Amino acid sequence: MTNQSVTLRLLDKADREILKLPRSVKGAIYDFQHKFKNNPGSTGLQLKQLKGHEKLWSARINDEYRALLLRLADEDWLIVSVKHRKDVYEHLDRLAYSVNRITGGIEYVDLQVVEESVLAAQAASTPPAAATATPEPAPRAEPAPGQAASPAHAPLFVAWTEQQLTDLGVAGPLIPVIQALTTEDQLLGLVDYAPQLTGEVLLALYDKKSFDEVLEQVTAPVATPEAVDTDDFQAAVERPATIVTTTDEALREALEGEDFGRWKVFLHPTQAKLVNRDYNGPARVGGGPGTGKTIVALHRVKHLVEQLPPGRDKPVLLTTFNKNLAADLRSRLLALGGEALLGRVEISHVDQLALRIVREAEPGSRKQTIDDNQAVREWRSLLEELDESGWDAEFLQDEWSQVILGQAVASRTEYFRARRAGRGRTLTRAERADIWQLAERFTQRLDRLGRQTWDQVSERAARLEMQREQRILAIDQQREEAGGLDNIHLQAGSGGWLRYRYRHIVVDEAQDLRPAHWKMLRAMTAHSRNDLFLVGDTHQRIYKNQVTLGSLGINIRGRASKLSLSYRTTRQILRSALDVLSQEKYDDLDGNEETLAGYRSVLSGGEPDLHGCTDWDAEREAIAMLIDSWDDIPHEQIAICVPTNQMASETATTLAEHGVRAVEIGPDGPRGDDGVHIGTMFRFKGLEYQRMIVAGVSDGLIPRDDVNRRRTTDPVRHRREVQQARSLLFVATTRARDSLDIFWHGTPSPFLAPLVTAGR
Ligand SMILES: Nc1ncnc2c1ncn2[C@@H]1O[C@H](COP(=O)(O)OP(=O)(O)OP(=O)(O)O)[C@@H](O)[C@H]1O
Repeated sequence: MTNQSVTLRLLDKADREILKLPRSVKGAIYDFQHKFKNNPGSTGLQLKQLKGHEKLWSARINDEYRALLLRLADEDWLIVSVKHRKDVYEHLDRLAYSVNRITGGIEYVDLQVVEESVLAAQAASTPPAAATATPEPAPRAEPAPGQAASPAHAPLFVAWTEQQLTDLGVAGPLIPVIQALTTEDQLLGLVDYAPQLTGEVLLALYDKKSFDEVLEQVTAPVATPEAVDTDDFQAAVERPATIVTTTDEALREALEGEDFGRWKVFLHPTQAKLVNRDYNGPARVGGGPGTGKTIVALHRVKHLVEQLPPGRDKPVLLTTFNKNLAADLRSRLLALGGEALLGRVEISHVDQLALRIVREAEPGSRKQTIDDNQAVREWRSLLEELDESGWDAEFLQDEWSQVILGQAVASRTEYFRARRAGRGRTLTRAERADIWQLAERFTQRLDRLGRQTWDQVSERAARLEMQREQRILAIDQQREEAGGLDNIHLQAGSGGWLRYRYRHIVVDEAQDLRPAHWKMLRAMTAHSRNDLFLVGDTHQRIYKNQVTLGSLGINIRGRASKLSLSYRTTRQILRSALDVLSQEKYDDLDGNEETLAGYRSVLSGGEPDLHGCTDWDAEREAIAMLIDSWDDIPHEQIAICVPTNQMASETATTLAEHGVRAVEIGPDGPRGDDGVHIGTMFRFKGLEYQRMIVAGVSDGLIPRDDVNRRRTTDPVRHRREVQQARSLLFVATTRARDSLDIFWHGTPSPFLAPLVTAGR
């Protein structure tokens, strides 16, 4: 054996075995992999083929432990397991490895371990022989709803034939074990151990999905399009379905301890496909909360940077909705690829980017930029000054930002003709004239005060960038006409260089960007391969910015995909969160409908706890008591989400009375680390916590009473605001990793009806 270019990889799940080992053994594994790559044949490693196995070998890690490796090709090895020496040679016939016919990925199972750990719970009540007994042929193809959750001791998967399970991609060697499972605990034990797809399929069936639904939602997205040669392990290891890590760096990552960031090294096959695909234009990734959209965005950035020619510039833009999220992206990108990766990427949130563009064009201007709430207050002051009581300040702010600014309406005549789709009440010509005049006064007032809104900034930035693009295109055309075809653009008149600002743009939290942001981003990169990559979930849209990307020059048709496996939330929490959304309809950012069909989790935990209280004081006391009872949970892993700022402050005061420190989450994120995080629902975008408390979920607070009052006066706005309120609650509930507690006082919010009825 040569000592040149030996590839050593680690199969996912093997890393979990490694994590459970004592620290000293982990260190030994790290040394082992170095030695192995240097020379697998060195005597100290005692590399030997296992009896009866064509591809399986063992090698010495230290006196006690052995690595089990699949030899994929001469110099290509895959660690599939790390075992104690005494357990390796005893049951060699129980070790199984194969290439899955559906996914084309490599799967490894140790039936001895599965039966000992998974079916052990059954031993007391069921003869162990059942574990390997050939299952009875299933009487029919599909179970009636509810049948999967069988009574105690009846096999859980009796309704599906071996063929059906195989067609869904379940690992063949595990089928006899699966058909012997009788309890949920056993199933969860198996899911933890089994190859990824097997676990997902079994839980989906158990959660009462039909065969066809599982085939479509779980199996098809990871099925390989080409015919699978089940003997070709080298081809198999390259497929996304084989979840492996290769490099030193990644292996070290995987060896580094409990919370080691599996996201950096083991992508789900559906995630990996999206990260590495070559797109002939803008692409969009949707998917429910916690499905790893941000993780995909980060890996996508890394992938794009890896394709760049060497350089010191930053041709990739990674952008998101606000400062806090941008800071989080920066630290995660640093964790993923270090300074070298960060050095090629510009990370800014969209408003910051827009402000920079505007300041670049108006270097002298130092206007103060105000948010929507401040803008509404300015409208109120204007209306008071004018003694004008016929208009509502919020309505005017929306009309101005969404219709006048949103459509770049430049004159009164244009405003008379402007489309007001989705704005609710219709306006007469006289009313439009009135609003136009007020809008003019409003902008003059802002100018006079040296203020501007974020809407104005993004509109201005979009206009500037679009003009810039026009200049680039004009120069391009001149060059082409002159016969020169390089892609560097000479800025007309100035003698400087003018080119597109970025080669690739990656956007997180895409659902909340304003139309003007999209126009600006579109103009910042040429229409070319892999130009824009957007991730977002419209079910989590918590602002008013609904867009149709196609109409903004961003054509994602045929390049939209969806992630559906939650890595954050348990099945129980996910189910309750989906109940909150009810039958509400959501768009796909491009004028069509998007659903969360297939959204699922393989994590399991308790059902969310519901707590009805008599009044707000009692609710806060109950929250404080609950937190007191969690004495083993670090406080920064606990968050409380409430409907208003005042409720956030009051909750913090109550906690302080109980000796619990609270940290408020401001617009720029948590103001400190040390304490329970408290914030309004708007603040929780993109965050996650081990224990989540959503409080004040009372009728009249969620949605607010004033939203309810609009049911008859302005039904369109009412609908939109109810949807937004549902999304806020959906976002809040899906921040939970392990547990969710929902509190209310008085009557619970109508959004909780399905949970309360189901007794969840
Ligand atoms: N392949 C993976 N392996 C391990 N963990 C993962 C993987 N993908 C995502 N995660 C974890 O799942 C959690 C959610 O991921 P992420 O924040 O990317 O989801 P998201 O879809 O952007 O969520 P949201 O829409 O709620 O913002 C994170 O803790 C992340 O580290």
